[in-house]
Amino acid sequence: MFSRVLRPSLISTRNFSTSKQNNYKVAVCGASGGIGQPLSLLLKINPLVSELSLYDVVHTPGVAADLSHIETAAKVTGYNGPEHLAEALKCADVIIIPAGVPRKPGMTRDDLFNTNAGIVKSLAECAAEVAPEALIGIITNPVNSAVPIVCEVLKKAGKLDPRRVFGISTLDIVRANTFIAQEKSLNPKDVNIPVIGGHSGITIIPLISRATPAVSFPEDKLKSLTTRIQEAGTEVVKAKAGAGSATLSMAYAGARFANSLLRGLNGESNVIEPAYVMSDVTEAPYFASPLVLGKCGIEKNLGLGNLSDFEQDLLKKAIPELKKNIEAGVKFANQ
Ligand SMILES: NC(=O)C1=CN([C@@H]2O[C@H](COP(=O)(O)OP(=O)(O)OC[C@H]3O[C@@H](n4cnc5c(N)ncnc54)[C@H](O)[C@@H]3O)[C@@H](O)[C@H]2O)C=CC1
Ligand SMILES: O=C([O-])CC(=O)C(=O)O
Repeated sequence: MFSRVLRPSLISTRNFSTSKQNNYKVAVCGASGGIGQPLSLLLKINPLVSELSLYDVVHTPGVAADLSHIETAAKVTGYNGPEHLAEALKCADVIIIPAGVPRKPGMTRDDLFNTNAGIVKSLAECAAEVAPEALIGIITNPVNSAVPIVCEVLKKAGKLDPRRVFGISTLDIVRANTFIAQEKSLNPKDVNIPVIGGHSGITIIPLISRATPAVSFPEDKLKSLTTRIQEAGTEVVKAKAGAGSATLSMAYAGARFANSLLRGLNGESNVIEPAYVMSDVTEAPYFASPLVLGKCGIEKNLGLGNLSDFEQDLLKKAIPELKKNIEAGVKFANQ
């Protein structure tokens, strides 16, 4: 778990000595935003990062200057505007994308498609050219469509390696762990709930039957907890009342996921993290499931595993919605 890995490194950042291995360039696209800034902060204190490249269309020099004063090894550079994008992404090992507009109350994630699809497409076009080996993690919504857009762009450029493109659904797992821990009076760091499917509403499928430690709930409680996990993003959008969506918890989740990618790149074995990827485990061509991460990204897709009847039913409802979201992304990328 990220928490278990990050905490000791937070303590030891000053004593960290750069070895040849712990030497990765991470680029953040959308680095000046609500997610981008705290995410960049967490990456700056990650000892696996030697170079932090911050790209946005506004404010990047200031964010980079601010972060660069932190006493950790990662060298921080800010790149402002599309004319500097190629330089920002060049030879990146990992690219994390939280660029794009967030929801306001009353909007669905799909309502962001018209604005965000083009942003993600142009970032992917540049990544295909200057960082074809990078592991790309997409935070931008709608994630269910944004990942197919990036894959289609890479495919057109002849650069697609499906092991290297991820929709970051980690926040769904983080929330599931937190909510279940609260219900059972457990420490959230000891709880792990796999979440599969996609990243919006009914496509989010928490596998509470596979919780560690094992937990059980009466049927009505199981249903209400599942709905709360599926609608947790909307809970934050409503609470922020027009000021955007989850940023701080997403920065945590994004940093946890980036750290897992880096641990895999760094040769650590048994790094397992669910994400939304190109997939053949269901009839939807993209699907989130637990993955073993390694030096080339996905080493193994662990698939669905056993589902309870309740979870089978959730899966049945999610697939048509996922397919629709995926088709929209594929169509956009190819038009
Ligand atoms: N995957 C997930 O679980 C979550 C995804 N999100 C999504 O993350 C995205 C970002 O959210 P926030 O940070 O709150 O938004 P924000 O508006 O605070 O920040 C977005 C940043 O993207 C930048 N940007 C816009 N166009 C760009 C371009 N062409 N190139 C580079 N940067 C560009 C903006 O200048 C801004 O700094 C939204 O689409 C939101 O829905 C949010 C929470 C969770
Ligand atoms: O709900 C939103 O718009 C942002 C998001 O994806 C989340 O918080 O899960």
